[in-house]
Amino acid sequence: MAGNTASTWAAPVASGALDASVGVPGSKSITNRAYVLAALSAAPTLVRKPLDSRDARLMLGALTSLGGSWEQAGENVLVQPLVPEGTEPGAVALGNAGTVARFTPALAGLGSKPVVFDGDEAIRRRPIAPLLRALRELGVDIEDDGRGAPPFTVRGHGGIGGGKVELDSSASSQFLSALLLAAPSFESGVTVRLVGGTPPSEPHIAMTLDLLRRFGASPERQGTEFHVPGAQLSCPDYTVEPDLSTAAPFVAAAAVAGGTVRIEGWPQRTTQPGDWLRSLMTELGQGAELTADGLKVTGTGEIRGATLDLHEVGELTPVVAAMLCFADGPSVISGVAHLRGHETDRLAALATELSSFGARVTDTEDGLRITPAPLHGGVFHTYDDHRLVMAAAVLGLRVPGVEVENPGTVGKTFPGFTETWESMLG
Ligand SMILES: O=C(O)C1=C[C@@H](OP(=O)(O)O)[C@@H](O)[C@H](O)C1
Ligand SMILES: C=C(OP(=O)(O)O)C(=O)O
Repeated sequence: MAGNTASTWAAPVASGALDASVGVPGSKSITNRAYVLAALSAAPTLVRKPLDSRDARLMLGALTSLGGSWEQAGENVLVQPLVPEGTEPGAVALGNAGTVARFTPALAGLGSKPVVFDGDEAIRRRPIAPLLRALRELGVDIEDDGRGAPPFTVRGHGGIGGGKVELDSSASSQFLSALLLAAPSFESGVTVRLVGGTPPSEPHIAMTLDLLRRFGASPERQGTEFHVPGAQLSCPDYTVEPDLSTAAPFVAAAAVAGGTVRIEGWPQRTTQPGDWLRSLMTELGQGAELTADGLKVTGTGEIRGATLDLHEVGELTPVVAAMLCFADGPSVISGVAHLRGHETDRLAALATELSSFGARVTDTEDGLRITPAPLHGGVFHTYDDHRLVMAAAVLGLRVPGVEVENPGTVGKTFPGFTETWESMLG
């Protein structure tokens, strides 16, 4: 897992219109769902083309701590079924991976030992209490210090009853995905009734249902009620799609620098939120053509200002915000209050950083107001957030002197990002 270990990275300026083909690594969200479902399966699963990054390794590490095992097979990973063993205490390292923090506690509830969950400072501030509450109601024994956040300990009693539960998943769709992914292994499956506001990131919920079906489960959804019966899972061979959210800065690059960028292997059909970038490009006045080989994005050099509700595609916000700093007029982004509980408070970070380069950017209760203005160089602080490194790279395409702090943090989802970015620019 190579990566940029320098303390800063000088984001390169595009010297002219782009003409590049880019391959991006596997989807974090699909990889980590496939690993969880593979571990819960009755037989081994060959996960093809998975992501290899900090978050993916944390997930494999978590499964190992919970009694799973896996082996690298070329660019693929063979995952063995989980065999929860023993009563000796264990530990799961969360890093700052939302998918690991939310998807694995239920798996510890299936075992018979106490497992401590903890990670980076940042994960201790990210929301998880509604999920822990729901798991307790389903029969999982969880001890915490009363804050409803890591560190916490799951004391497995050899299985989870499951059944009906209410869940407020408005702070993160991952709470709902966590219950649904583990539910086939609950004695009575699960019926989740959503309460509170609409969960963000709807495509990630659809992705959870899709992967459950691919592994042989039969999830059902009626509006805000979800049902997953207990089931024996199996999927001998599963191929991970390229990560379309990781592709976002490369798509944005065509719009910002002009020219053509082709993203290899863009799926014809997908549940990934990044697929929305195709319609965004059209809305912003760019060309986006899905071919048999991938997505061809043709930039016009002129970006239209836009009013965008990003509730369903929140993880794209940093890159979209950076791109809109080059628009021909003001833009408003809304529907993403939950980004304050992501890797960092992304709304505050984007307002501070983009403003420090000269753009007029303010954070609202649930989004950003962006008024383009002449930009200048400076240090882009990245708050240990991979997507802020990607946003900074987009800004640097047309602004000389953008120094990106701690570029290696992009290794959460794309360890080779800066190298791929530089080769796109030729
Ligand atoms: O389920 C997933 O894989 C994800 C869901 C989303 O989380 P939120 O619903 O918390 O935004 C997304 O932002 C995150 O990057 C990945
Ligand atoms: C919110 C994100 O990550 P996580 O999986 O840690 O929630 C993200 O990748 O933008």
